[in-house]
Amino acid sequence: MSTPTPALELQGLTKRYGTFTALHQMNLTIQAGEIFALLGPNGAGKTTMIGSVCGLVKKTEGSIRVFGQDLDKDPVGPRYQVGLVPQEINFDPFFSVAESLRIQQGFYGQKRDEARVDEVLTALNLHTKKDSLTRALSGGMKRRLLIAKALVHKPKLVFLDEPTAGVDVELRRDLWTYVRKLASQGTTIVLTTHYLEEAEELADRVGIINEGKLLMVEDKATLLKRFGEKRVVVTFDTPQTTLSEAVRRFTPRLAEDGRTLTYVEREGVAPAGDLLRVLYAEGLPIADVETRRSRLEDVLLEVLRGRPSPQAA
Ligand SMILES: Nc1ncnc2c1ncn2[C@@H]1O[C@H](COP(=O)(O)OP(=O)(O)OP(=O)(O)O)[C@@H](O)[C@H]1O
Repeated sequence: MSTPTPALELQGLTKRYGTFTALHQMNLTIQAGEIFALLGPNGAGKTTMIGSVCGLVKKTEGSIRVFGQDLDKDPVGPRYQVGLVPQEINFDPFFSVAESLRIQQGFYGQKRDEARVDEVLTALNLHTKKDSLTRALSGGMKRRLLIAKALVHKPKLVFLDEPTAGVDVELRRDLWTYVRKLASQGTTIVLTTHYLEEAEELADRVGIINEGKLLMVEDKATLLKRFGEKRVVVTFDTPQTTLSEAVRRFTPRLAEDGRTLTYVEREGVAPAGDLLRVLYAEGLPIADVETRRSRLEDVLLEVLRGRPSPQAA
């Protein structure tokens, strides 16, 4: 059986600015139809990677294949299949919203497709502004148009670089819905975001990058399971001074004031329910039980701090 052609393959992708290495030997394969989130702190190299694929940054070394086509051999053709929502707003203020989308279709060598213009404007809740000049849009509306522009030529691979930075909750929700729809239709999405709930909501896989190096690529669910933890905090009605041998076996942490007991449930340790059963059986005066699961944000911080994988350890 033949394997499907990946949407994007980076091999040894490196970008140097003088002596500074912004991207170091990046290897990454993204399958068609995936939603991939690239996460990392400011200056990690995310935009440099995206710019290299989209032709805005000239790579120093390595290869880039878009749907199997090497950009060194054909720097133009494969890029017709790519859409980019850049971080910065960059359209001509003297065109109307619809005109700027039609121009974009032409720029990508497509016939005018008014139905598609209407579809993206509706999906991004911008239809009422179809004939407004772009300079008359609010900041959030400009960002909606930026997204519409990146999608109007029906790209098969879309880069969303911080698409919802500084926008309202409504656009965020509209965009998430639309991104899911596009992915379900086979569009590949590469997303960077500092808004980790966005990656948690949308991504199938997550890559973590820092100082130009890709530290980890993992299925989102696996990443949360491997690095994540559940923290259970039990509050007592009356302070406890000692714990029984049966409770201590779980190595929970009793607060100095004896009021709370904290248990961290990670992969490979007893479930918190086992500890709770022992506490109840011993008749301890439990007032409250609170649980908190790690989010992608916690995981990202752990990985950036260099915590080794529990499986690798
Ligand atoms: N034209 C340039 N000349 C020199 N250095 C640059 C240039 N463009 C980017 N860099 C540097 O390359 C590094 C990576 O930048 P990049 O924009 O890729 O980061 P990023 O991960 O997208 O960050 P952010 O989350 O802040 O957008 C940074 O240290 C940046 O200062």
